[in-house]
Amino acid sequence: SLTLKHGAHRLGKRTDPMMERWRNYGLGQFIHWGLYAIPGGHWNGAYYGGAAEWIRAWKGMPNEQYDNLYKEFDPAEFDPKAWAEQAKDMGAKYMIITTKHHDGFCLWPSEFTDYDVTNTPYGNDIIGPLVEAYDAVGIDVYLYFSVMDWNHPGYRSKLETINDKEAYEEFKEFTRNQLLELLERYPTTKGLWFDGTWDAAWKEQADFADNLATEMREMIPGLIIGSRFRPDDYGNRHFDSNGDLMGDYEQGWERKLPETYEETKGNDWDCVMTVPENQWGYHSDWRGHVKTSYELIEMLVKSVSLDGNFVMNFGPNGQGEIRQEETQLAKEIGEWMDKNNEAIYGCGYLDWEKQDWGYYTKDRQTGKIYMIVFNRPLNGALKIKTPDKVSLDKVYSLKDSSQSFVPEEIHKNEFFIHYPFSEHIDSPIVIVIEPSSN
Ligand SMILES: C[C@@H]1N[C@@H](C#Cc2ccccc2)[C@H](O)[C@@H]1O
Repeated sequence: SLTLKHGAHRLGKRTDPMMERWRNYGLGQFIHWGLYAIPGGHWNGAYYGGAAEWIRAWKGMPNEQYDNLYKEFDPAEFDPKAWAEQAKDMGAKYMIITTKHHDGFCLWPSEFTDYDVTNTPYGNDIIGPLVEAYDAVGIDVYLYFSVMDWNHPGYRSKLETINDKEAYEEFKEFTRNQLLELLERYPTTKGLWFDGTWDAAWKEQADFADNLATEMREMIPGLIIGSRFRPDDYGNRHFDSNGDLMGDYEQGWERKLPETYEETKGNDWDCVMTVPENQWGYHSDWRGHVKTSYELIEMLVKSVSLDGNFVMNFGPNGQGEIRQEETQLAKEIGEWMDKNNEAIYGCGYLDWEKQDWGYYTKDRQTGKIYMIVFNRPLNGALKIKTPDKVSLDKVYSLKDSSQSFVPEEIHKNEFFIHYPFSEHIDSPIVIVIEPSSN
């Protein structure tokens, strides 16, 4: 293997309490909010078909007009407590908020730029009240930060000239200043979710990024930083040039999910997911497929069954309102979580053979196993294949523990659970198995 100065500094999972807490979240909420919510995917009467938070990059949006949107930022309906309550009711255990997206607009009062909320009609800090409101309901807050910053004069996507290099040094200092400022202002934050680190210029900053990560972890011991922040000595992110994970968990699952445990390489990971195909910021006209709560619950369950967390995105509008579609989804997901979160929180991967009816999760502390059934077999027979020396002594419905099932052994270590699907069920059912080793 290569000798790397700035590769992975740890092999295997972090085992400290803050990471254990992260690993057991199950469900998170992403919030993309910023100036892009004002145009909401339209400009000068034209529809923008790209991701709403990237509208500045669209030829239909003159940069200067976008950069002046801050003069209209005045979200009269912004209600951080209501957002936090809604997330609580949905069952989210952590929330990731965009402090600064690629456009460089800061939702907090930054000493290091004028391009922030203080210079808008609204005038007040957004991040602080959100951190306070979410902390108050027991939802951990993580700060999304885009290294790529289209507003800063020193930002470069690549370093070609001496001038580029000089300008980028100022940009690096600015980036460090803003990150330390965020941790200083919001010391209860549990981690940082970095984005916009794919540029060639950033990939040359292995030493700077490594030192900055160390400095941030010294400011908040236990701080959780994913694999999307640092480049290694050769510019590789997520996995270093020896194939080892950099950072505390893998951040590669953006709008996609692993199919198998092998794909996760046994690492911690999160999947961040949009409700439409590809809209993070508010777009007033969602087109194409919009995911149902059933689909989002399946993605959540699939993530937990493969030892990951699932983070559903919300894109509040320019007035600071959560849109009706997201409110409805939060309600439906919350109703399912109210009844079934025992199969999610503190649960993870079970190494039993995957079956067509759905997913297994396993409670990491109690060892209880959960069968989360999405695809009902027409004959009601749910197949289970157990490893050798594992028998199924106690099997019952999570909804009603008095509804128990006697597994029918059809082969060695192979059983049917006959579930009475006669009653109309419109949401995934959960069966609990308390296995014993004989
Ligand atoms: C978490 C998500 N990452 C951001 C992106 C992106 C992107 C999309 C296409 C090509 C390069 C980068 C999205 O704007 C959103 O913030």
